[in-house]
Amino acid sequence: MKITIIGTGYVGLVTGACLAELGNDVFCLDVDQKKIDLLNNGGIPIHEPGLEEVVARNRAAGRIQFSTDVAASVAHGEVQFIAVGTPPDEDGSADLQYVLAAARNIGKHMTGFKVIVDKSTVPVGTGDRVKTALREELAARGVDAGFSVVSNPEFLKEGAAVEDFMRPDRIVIGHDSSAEGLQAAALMKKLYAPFNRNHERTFWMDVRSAEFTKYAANAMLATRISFMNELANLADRVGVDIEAVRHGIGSDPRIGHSFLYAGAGYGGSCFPKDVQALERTARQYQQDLLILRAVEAVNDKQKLVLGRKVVQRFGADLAGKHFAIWGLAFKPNTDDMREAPARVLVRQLLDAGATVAVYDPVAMTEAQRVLALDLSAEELARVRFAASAMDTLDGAEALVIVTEWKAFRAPDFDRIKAALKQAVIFDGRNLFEPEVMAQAGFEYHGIGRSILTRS
Ligand SMILES: NC(=O)c1ccc[n+]([C@@H]2O[C@H](COP(=O)([O-])OP(=O)(O)OC[C@H]3O[C@@H](n4cnc5c(N)ncnc54)[C@H](O)[C@@H]3O)[C@@H](O)[C@H]2O)c1
Ligand SMILES: O=c1ccn([C@@H]2O[C@H](COP(=O)(O)OP(=O)(O)O[C@H]3O[C@H](CO)[C@@H](O)[C@H](O)[C@H]3O)[C@@H](O)[C@H]2O)c(=O)[nH]1
Repeated sequence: MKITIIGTGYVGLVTGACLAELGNDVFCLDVDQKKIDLLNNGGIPIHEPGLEEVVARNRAAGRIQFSTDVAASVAHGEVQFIAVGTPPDEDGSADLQYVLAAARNIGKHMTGFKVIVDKSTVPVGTGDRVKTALREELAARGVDAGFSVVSNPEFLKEGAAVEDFMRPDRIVIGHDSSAEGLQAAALMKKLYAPFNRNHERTFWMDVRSAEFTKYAANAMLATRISFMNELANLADRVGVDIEAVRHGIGSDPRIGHSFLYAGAGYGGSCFPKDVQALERTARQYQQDLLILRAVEAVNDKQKLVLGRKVVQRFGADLAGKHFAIWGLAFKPNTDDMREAPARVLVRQLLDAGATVAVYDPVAMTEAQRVLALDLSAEELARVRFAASAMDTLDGAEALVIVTEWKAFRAPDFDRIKAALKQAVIFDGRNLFEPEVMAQAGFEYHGIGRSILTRS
């Protein structure tokens, strides 16, 4: 099938590459000339396991092309995926300017039937706005071409995007019941057939319900995390091990084990913005989503917990004190630092007067870019970008772990102890067992595990 993907970011590039891998003829459009040049020269703008190989294989086979040529992109695909960003507007609602610009571009150039697929995460009612934008552009040109707008939200996780796309646990498709809507549904069925031959994992619904399903999924996951983080903070006070509790409740199949990890707070480009956007949607309909407001507030507080633990241990004035930080990306296997808890921790420690040495296995370049935006020149001068995890440690009072990279899970504890000024570890992801750490001679501070730290 001939497919156009508008927006060549995390979602667009992964969608395009994976659909090409299945034999489709894919045209990827972006407004960012640098990104397109990089892709055309064999580069990949993001760190995503397995993606480079899939893109290279399909470029070589001529099944995927990258361009900024809007007219050619519209002419190419009978299916046009919109996968552009929907960042938070000033009031937290989703900014739809890129989605609507993409829709208008399609309307400006299309001459025959097209299926327009909203893959971006968009609020309820966006399908109608996309339809209106298309109709207006067609009317302005006096062109009578049929189309249908479908909602097909994406559920991939960064760091496992190719795997998630290739083995989806569900495919949600929202369409209407007009003749064009049914024609669009038939095309989507054909396109997704290789992922689930009997369509057992495809959920068909109306467009608005599909749009809402995406926000409901992210809001539910974010709620679980904030719930566990709040309980972990209580566990710290009442002498309970949150890890034992996690196992204890996760074994109930109604609860399940996933997404119950207390930690340094959730970050990334999705949960924070999508929780906010759903709250704003509710407000537009005069409803106050109390739970989601709490989920957001708990997460904002949780990002401060690691820094607070450091201050409690070393005092409010950290001038002259140095700390090692492992993990900067918002989660492992990505270089994405959008809303990363590490940014909050760095700010807290610098505000208290400390100096820091930071390391991440893949996000160092992104960290330099992002921290240069977050910090003043004086503050940035107190950050050392280390060459390795071990390189952060010399002269540090303590090690603070923010992201659970595999490479941090079995470090050389003797070397760590020898390099640190004091054998103190703050573990924002509960990577280690407190008893083992105590035996190894460390003062260990996890999240929600103080009973074990004290004993
Ligand atoms: N990142 C994720 O893990 C993820 C997962 C599921 C859903 N989503 C959703 O998917 C959407 C895209 O997210 P992303 O992380 O891929 O964003 P991104 O910022 O990585 O990429 C968006 C791309 O769209 C391009 N673009 C903007 N306007 C354009 C236009 N008019 N024409 C062509 N290209 C244009 C930008 O230059 C950019 O390259 C968002 O709505 C997001 O919420 C993201
Ligand atoms: O038990 C957990 C699980 C995750 N996290 C944190 O939650 C954030 C988000 O993690 P994850 O969901 O794995 O990454 P994303 O790539 O942001 O993916 C989410 O957001 C995407 C964009 O909408 C969706 O497509 C995915 O289904 C959804 O999981 C990260 O900071 C994690 O550290 C926790 O603190 N505890």
